[in-house]
Amino acid sequence: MSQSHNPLGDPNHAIDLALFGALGDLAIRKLFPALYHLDREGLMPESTRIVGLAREGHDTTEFRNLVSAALQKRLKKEEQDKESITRFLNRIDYLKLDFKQAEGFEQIRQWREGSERPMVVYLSVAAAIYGDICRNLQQSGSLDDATRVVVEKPIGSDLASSEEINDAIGSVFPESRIYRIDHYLGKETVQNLIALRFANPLFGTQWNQNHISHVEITVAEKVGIEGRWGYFDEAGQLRDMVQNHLLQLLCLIAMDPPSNLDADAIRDEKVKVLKALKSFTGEALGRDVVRGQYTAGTSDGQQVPGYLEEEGANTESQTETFVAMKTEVANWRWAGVPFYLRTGKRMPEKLSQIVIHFRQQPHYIFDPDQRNIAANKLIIRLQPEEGIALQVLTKDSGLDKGMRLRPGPLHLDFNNAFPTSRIPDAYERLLLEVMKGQQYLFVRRDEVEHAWRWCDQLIDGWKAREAPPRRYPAGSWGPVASIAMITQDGRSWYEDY
Ligand SMILES: NC(=O)C1=CN([C@@H]2O[C@H](COP(=O)(O)OP(=O)(O)OC[C@H]3O[C@@H](n4cnc5c(N)ncnc54)[C@H](OP(=O)(O)O)[C@@H]3O)[C@@H](O)[C@H]2O)C=CC1
Ligand SMILES: O=C1O[C@H](COP(=O)(O)O)[C@@H](O)[C@H](O)[C@H]1O
Repeated sequence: MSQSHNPLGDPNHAIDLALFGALGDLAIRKLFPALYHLDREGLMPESTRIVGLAREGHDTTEFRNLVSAALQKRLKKEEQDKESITRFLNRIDYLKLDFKQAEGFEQIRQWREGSERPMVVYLSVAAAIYGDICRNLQQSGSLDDATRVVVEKPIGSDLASSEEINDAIGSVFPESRIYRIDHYLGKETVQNLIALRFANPLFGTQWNQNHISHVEITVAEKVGIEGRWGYFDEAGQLRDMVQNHLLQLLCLIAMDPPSNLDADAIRDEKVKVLKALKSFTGEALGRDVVRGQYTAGTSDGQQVPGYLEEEGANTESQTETFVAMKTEVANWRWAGVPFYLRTGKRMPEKLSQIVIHFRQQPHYIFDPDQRNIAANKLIIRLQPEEGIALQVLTKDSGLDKGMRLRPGPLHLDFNNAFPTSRIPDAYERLLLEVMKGQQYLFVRRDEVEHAWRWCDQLIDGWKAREAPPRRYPAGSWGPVASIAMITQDGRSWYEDY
């Protein structure tokens, strides 16, 4: 992370942003609100311009009205001020384009005529058409040596398809100008993992198999598939969440300290972790991995349909909406330390958290009945209620308690600790880093490919076993087998905070 000395909002960070897929779900729900926030907070240089590209026939005024309506729907009342909204909308143009056809791409070159700002091309479309867009941009003469490209996940559906897509992007853009998004890397607490681990000697010395007994990573979602059957049923939870977000979290927890904060120093360390991940042999696949699919149940007290009853569903689908697994990073730092991962849709609550369980004292002198609570835990809450809690043991107070232990948190709640600062959405941070031309929060090609290699052996193993996903009712924490998987090691998923 070579820090720029320019203040944020520096005119040097002005860009021309070409947003492909500007009427899609991601653009409307996340990207335009994030761009608006950057503008409102004075982080978007005055000359920055945005062009939305999609195939519907709108003119710029109609498109601005659509964006305005989307902002009103998604922003909190206190975040909507007329002046900021007007300034933001005035930056936006719209061009109608079929991304797969070369004709029409010259409109982008014309839109930029006379501009000296670098162009950022944001591909908020399915990865299968990244190659077409890159080629058409090149052939139309819209690119120059400063153009950056931002691509969304998942890149492909396995190693082979991701290599093909990365080759297609790479034939037009060098790696130093490719920004592969994993939006979890833009979340405030995820970035805090780097600060927590490498700025605090207290943890630095303890961060290994001598002191840590096991690690849990939970990314639970309350929502189902949100009308995205077509995409999700092809992908499943392993490709949608584990291949990218969960493995990135695991890397940040498990990696060795980088020699500095430059993008490649961090990414080199993450790749070492991905290479060291144990693969699952036939027997381990059945024992250490649980696939699940939700059935009808309740969410927030309301009846909700099962996965196979979702709109557009194929009722035979065996796609997983839940995965839990026990894996290991096979190196000196982590040998013998299980990493328990779980992620699923239609869980009882939205909860992303990492729990580091430290080992017990080598010699225990307190009440034998309390032995199972006698260890420290570091709980890193990514969302909601971002914060970090270190669970320590103290003596229970009171004359009649003797030397009874009581676990309690030393708690840093970000909203309370830093009440004046709004916790920005991940996309705000990532878009800002793209504007500044900094890559440390983006994923390098070899990371994507090592992650796929590891997921592919799981997918192949599942195919060979032909075992259907285990059912779990919507609103539960997943199949019973995922609880059994951890309890048979004498442990349990941590659900308090
Ligand atoms: N939505 C989300 O929450 C997340 C999405 N992503 C990734 O972001 C990317 C975008 O996802 P999402 O917004 O959900 O997808 P959508 O399908 O909602 O949006 C894609 C947009 O691109 C347009 N488009 C597709 N093909 C063409 C074409 N040939 N010519 C012109 N326009 C075209 C679509 O238009 P039309 O409607 O006319 O087809 C639509 O406006 C994907 O890579 C996805 O994996 C990643 C994380 C989360
Ligand atoms: O990438 C994705 O992430 C979202 C969950 O993101 P979060 O920031 O809300 O935790 C998930 O719903 C979606 O299926 C997936 O594509």
